[in-house]
Amino acid sequence: KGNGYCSITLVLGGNSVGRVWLLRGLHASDKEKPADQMQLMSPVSSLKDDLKNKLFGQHVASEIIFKAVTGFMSNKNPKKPLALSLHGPTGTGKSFVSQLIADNIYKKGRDSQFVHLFSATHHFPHQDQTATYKSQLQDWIKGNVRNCERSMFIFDEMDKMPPGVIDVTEPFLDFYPRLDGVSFQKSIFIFLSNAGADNITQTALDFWKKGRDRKEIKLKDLETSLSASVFNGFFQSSLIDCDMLDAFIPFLPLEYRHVVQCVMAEMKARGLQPDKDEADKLARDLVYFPKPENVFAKSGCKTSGTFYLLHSD
Ligand SMILES: Nc1ncnc2c1ncn2[C@@H]1O[C@H](COP(=O)(O)OP(=O)(O)OP(=O)(O)O)[C@@H](O)[C@H]1O
Repeated sequence: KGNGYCSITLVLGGNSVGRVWLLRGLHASDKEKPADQMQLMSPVSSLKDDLKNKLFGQHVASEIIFKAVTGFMSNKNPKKPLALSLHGPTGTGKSFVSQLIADNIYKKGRDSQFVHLFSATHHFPHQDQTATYKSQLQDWIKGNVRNCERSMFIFDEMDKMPPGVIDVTEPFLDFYPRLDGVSFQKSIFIFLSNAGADNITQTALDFWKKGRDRKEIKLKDLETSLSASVFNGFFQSSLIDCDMLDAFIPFLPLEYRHVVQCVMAEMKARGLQPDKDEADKLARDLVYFPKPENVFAKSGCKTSGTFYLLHSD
């Protein structure tokens, strides 16, 4: 206190990496007030463009995310924070889209000090320290939102979180949440997990087998897959019972052509001329399933960037 840091240091014992990381969001900048870091205009058109041009093969997720985020951001006085739960196979763009959302809300985008990434296995590795973790997490969220009410929290690997820990977020996600004088109505909470991946993949495969265009897949086709994963132990959390999450968003498994798009995008991002032949070569090196059809990339686009780097080295 008094030097720009909140006094949360005391409650964060143990893992020093986690401690430094958790504190990152608690530093109140000397130069910029939180409000100065927000985009002045609403993210409507730029988010739409980013979802259309940068996120491949996820038409269902794109549509829900666009509506949810722009609706929330254009509301000057939302009744509750935005809470989104993103589900699907590995490497299909869940973390990536969270970053795109941040890029369209904060001036410093994903690097803003008000965007907080949290990884369950990294920060809460011991399943038997639930009580400590609960208290740390609650204080951490409160401290960050006290610093900036438009804070954004991204919780990765939700399915690996020690049971019950995430329930501490419940009071923050409610309608008109206010704790210890801090209001949480304008914050965004994004939960990422692989829960439901198998069911979502099965639905996408059924469409493929029937020769139907992937774009015909609608949210309602995936709802059964999602609810099975959500209610059969997803988070094992009271967030579900209490209806605190605003949307469950399915991510589809990616096909060969999407991997090629990812590699081309990666080349462009690195200031290189996108090379289709090279991208094809890299995409062909990945593993596809199920056999023998080889429809979906086993790790989505996750390794395409690394492959490219290895190659260019
Ligand atoms: N649908 C997509 N469109 C564009 N790029 C993608 C897509 N999916 C993945 N990528 C690329 O692959 C990288 C890894 O994907 P990302 O980390 O978002 O996967 P994830 O779904 O969060 O996986 P996990 O469940 O393993 O955490 C991204 O940074 C991005 O470069």
